[in-house]
Parts: sequence; C-alpha cells; structure tokens
Amino acid sequence: MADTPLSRIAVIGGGAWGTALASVAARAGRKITLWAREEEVVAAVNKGHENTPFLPGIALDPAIRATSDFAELAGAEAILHVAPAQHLRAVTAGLAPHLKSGTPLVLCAKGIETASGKLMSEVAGEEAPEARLAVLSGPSFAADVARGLPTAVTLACADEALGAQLVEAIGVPTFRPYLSTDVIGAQIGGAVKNVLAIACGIVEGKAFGDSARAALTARGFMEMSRFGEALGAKPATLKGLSGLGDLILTCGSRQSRNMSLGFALGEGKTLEDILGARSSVSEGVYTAEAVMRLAAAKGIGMPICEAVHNILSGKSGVDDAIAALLARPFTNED
Ligand SMILES: NC(=O)c1ccc[n+]([C@@H]2O[C@H](COP(=O)([O-])OP(=O)(O)OC[C@H]3O[C@@H](n4cnc5c(N)ncnc54)[C@H](O)[C@@H]3O)[C@@H](O)[C@H]2O)c1
Ligand SMILES: O=P(O)(O)OC[C@H](O)CO
Repeated sequence: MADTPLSRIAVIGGGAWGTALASVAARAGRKITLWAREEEVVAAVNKGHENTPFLPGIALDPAIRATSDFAELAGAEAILHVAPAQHLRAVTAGLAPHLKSGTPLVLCAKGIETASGKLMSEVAGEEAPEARLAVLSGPSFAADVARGLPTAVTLACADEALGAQLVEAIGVPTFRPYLSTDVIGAQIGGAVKNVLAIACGIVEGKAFGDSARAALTARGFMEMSRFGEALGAKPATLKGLSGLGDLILTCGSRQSRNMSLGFALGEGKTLEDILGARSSVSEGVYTAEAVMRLAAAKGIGMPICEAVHNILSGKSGVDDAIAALLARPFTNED
C-alpha cells in the first residue's frame, strides 16, 4: 500500500518545542525522526522515551527516533524546523546539503535574526533556497501540546495546496492548525509578543496589578499591528492565533519563559543572573534589538518594545524605563 503524503516527517531541534511537535506529529500517525544537537537528548529520547533535558516528565511515543546526524533525515518528506531564531541560519546551512529539492520546511521559531533584521523565512530562503517554506506559530506552550491539551495554531504557506497537506499531516483534534497564506504576517506576532511578554512580566514583578498588564497588552497589540502592517502582514493575521492569540497567552502566563524573565527583572534581578540560571531560550531578549532597528528604519513608534530594549541593553534601569513610559504625552488611541 502506498504511503500517505508526508508520512515521514523530520523535526529539527530537540528543545521543548521540537519535542512537543514531534510528539503531536507522531500522534497524527507520522513516522518521526527528531534531530537534536545534544547527544544527551538523543540518548534520552531513544532509550528513555523522554526528553529529560528540555521537556522532563512527559512520556514520548517510543516510535520517535532521535539522531544528531543530518544524513539520517534524507528520507523526510517534510521538515519542522524548530531551532531558535538566532541559530536558524547556521542549522539550516548544515541541513541544506541533505535536503531534497522542494522539501517542505515549516519554520517554527519565533523571532527575528538580530544580526540581519531578517525574518525566519528570509533567513531560511537564503540558506535553503530549494525548500518550500511554511510557518507554524500560535498560542501553544510545549508542555500543553506534548500532554495533548487542546491547542490551535496558524499554519501559513504561500502554496495553499501544500499548506493543506501540512495541516492534514500534523493536525489532530487537540492540535488544530488553521491555514493561512500570509507567511509574513504569521511570523510577526510570535516575534513581537516575546518582547511584549517581557514588559508584562516586569509589570507583574513590580506588582502593578492586572489593570496595568491589560493596558500594556492592548497598547502592545497596537505596536505589533503597526509593525506588522509596515512589514506587509495582513491585519486579519495579526488579530488571529499567531498574533493576538499568542500575545494573550504569553502576556498572561508565567509559564512563558519571556514573561518569567520580565518578572525576574521586575523583581530586581539582573539579566545576566537570569540568563545564567536557565538553559531554555527567551527569544524576546534577542528579538527586541531587531524589532527596534526595523521600527526605526520604518519610522514606527513602539514605545513599549523600546522600553524593553532599553532595559535589556542596559541603556535604562527598569524604574527609569517605567517612569519614561508613564510620562509620555496623552495621545489618540489609534
Ligand atoms: N517552548 C515552547 O513552548 C515554544 C512554543 C512555540 C514556539 N517556540 C519557539 O521554538 C523555538 C525553540 O524553542 P524551544 O522551546 O524548543 O527551545 P528550548 O528552550 O527548550 O531549548 C533550547 C534549544 O536551543 C538549542 N540551541 C542552543 N544553542 C544552540 C546553538 N548554538 N545552535 C543551535 N541550537 C542551539 C538547543 O539545542 C535546544 O533545542 C524558539 O524560537 C521558541 O520561541 C517555543
Ligand atoms: O515560553 P515562551 O515565552 O517562549 O512562549 C512559548 C510560546 O511561544 C507560547 O506560544
């Protein structure tokens, strides 16, 4: 009997999110190879069926096979690319020689490359020009998805037929990908919400209350929308799962690494100490600079993201940045 289309899927990146996506795609009936750069992850997944370093306490389908060798991905009919944003270029360059021309490459990182100011689709397009690109983004904590709790995400692909195949390949009733053709728009929310979540975490760490956090989230959505539309995103995408949806999740839960990092900053800890104590990635720390450079080039006002960038770069202390935001002149809402 012939295989269903996209029956063999590779996942690049053995962090929490790559592991959760491997788990969900296995649940959808796909044959999964998980590429991880850490040998301890490969061993933990293959022997104990658990990613103890990055997603402890969640049993994985024993059929998921892990490897650290790109050559073993040669038979994959689609690839979910889950390396963090700042490493996407190097990992894609390592993967590209092993990719068959036309292989679908679904970009799952949420960030903008700091060095170039480029979106993940631009970076991947440069390093793997023969791949067919798609983007997966939306409100989804790895632990929730891996546990099979109900979630919904955006899957964007310029080729709608391929996008529909990808949705069928990885979707299950408890992981619902909604199809879009807005590849740019689907990347904006995930990148900008991580910066805004740091701001919301600071508000929580300072115990400013729920009203302040709601105001910051709503004004943050204005910033995300202005920025996204200037980069070519469709307004409907920004109001959807990958934009507003992910902003609500990440700004409202300390399960978010970005929000919890902001919380620790608000409590008075230093960025160096916070980053030194964690092995997981907080993408907003790196994307803040890229967002601010792009916003400046396009003449877009993003005062909340700017305050976060000023704090992270050491240009302002937390209290000074808050005082400057509160002292801004009153203005129209839109
Ligand atoms: N964890 C989540 O809930 C979640 C959900 C949606 C999207 N994402 C996104 O997925 C991406 C990956 O996050 P994660 O949560 O899987 O990571 P993680 O924090 O669990 O693990 C860190 C990852 O970074 C990788 N890494 C570290 N240094 C590297 C290097 N020099 N080169 C290549 N890779 C390196 C590690 O191998 C590991 O895969 C991020 O862009 C994140 O925003 C995460
Ligand atoms: O833990 P965070 O802040 O990286 O957020 C994880 C996901 O992006 C939430 O959708």
